[in-house]
Amino acid sequence: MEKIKVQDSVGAVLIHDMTQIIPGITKGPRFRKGHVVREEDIPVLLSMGKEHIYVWDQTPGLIHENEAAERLAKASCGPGITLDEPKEGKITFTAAQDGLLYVSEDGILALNSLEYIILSTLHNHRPVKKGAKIAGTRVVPLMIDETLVLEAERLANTFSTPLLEVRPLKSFKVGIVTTGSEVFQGRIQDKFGPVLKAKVEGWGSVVLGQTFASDDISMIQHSIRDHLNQGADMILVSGGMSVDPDDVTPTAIKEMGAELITYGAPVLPGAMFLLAYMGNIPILGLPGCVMYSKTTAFDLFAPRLLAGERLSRLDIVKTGHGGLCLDCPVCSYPHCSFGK
Ligand SMILES: Nc1nc2c(c(=O)[nH]1)N[C@H]1C(S)=C(S)[C@@H](COP(=O)(O)OP(=O)(O)OC[C@H]3O[C@@H](n4cnc5c(N)ncnc54)[C@H](O)[C@@H]3O)O[C@H]1N2
Ligand code: MOO
Repeated sequence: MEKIKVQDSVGAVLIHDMTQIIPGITKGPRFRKGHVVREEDIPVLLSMGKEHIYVWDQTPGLIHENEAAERLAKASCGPGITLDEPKEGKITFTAAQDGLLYVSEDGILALNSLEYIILSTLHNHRPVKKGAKIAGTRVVPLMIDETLVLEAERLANTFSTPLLEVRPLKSFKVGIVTTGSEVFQGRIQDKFGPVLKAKVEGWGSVVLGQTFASDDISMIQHSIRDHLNQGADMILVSGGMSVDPDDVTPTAIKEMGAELITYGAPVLPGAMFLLAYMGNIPILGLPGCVMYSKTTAFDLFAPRLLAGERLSRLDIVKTGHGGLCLDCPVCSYPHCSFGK
């Protein structure tokens, strides 16, 4: 690349977007790549601190920042994502649909470990709405050695899943079993059902039905079997999850032959969360806090099941880092550290 003085640049073609920042007013490309410099642009360029501009001079082996960003974006982008045009050398990734963001943490690390490659994302498993910004990519220099981009493309291909993907939540038929003799016998009104129904429907699934069981192992098991027979894709069992002698929900689930993945999750609130499977059907044991707190372990794990994941114990225990809810007066989840 050759540089020429701005005062001598009338008629020259800009080879990159030129950013103007006026604090509190604007930040963006004042002149776009391809713009032909006019006489009246000279004072503006000088006011932006430009005394020289580059003149296009293709050096073999180097590629332009826009092409590099386009190639990096394509290499790391999976389903459910749209890519915008390069702007100031950067490409933004946007969710093409509502869903859950999946990020390959190893993949992001591998690409960013290459010199000059930038791939910046939101956290893994974050719920996103269509149109949400989820990632951005660019390279640092204006012209970059193509071998670096080739290496990034090769690395991205070595992962079994795309580096970034937005998976839609499937619509499940959900059976609810509400335990507790105080509710079963009508001593208190059920407050769990409405909370679970609102969450399930908010995720685009439907409640197949809600049944009530006393703190009785065989009654709880019978209710779970009823939902399974009716074709439930997921079963939620509320209450009876902690340490009292009447808390028999975990025992009921374990003793009916379900494969227990975990009783306990390093998430507060929600430490008494249970996950088991009857075949492919997840059964979730939900402690009382799920009824009381706005966001709990339930909000971290249920969407992942709805996105099609079969969760392992490792998936559950990994959530300890970031598993502490700050219990803010106004909950702003997912715009916080919970579950990240
Ligand atoms: N000493 C300890 N105390 C507690 C522990 C513990 O480990 N040691 N765990 C705490 C955690 S964590 C949770 S969460 C809560 C609740 O656990 P449970 O799931 O066993 O909840 P229950 O005992 O069944 O009920 C608690 C409370 O909520 C009322 N409830 C339950 N279901 C309904 C419903 N469907 N509608 C309305 N209200 C309901 C119930 O009557 C109790 O008042 O335990 C901590 N304590
Ligand atoms: O830890 Mo409990 O299961 O928070 O509320």
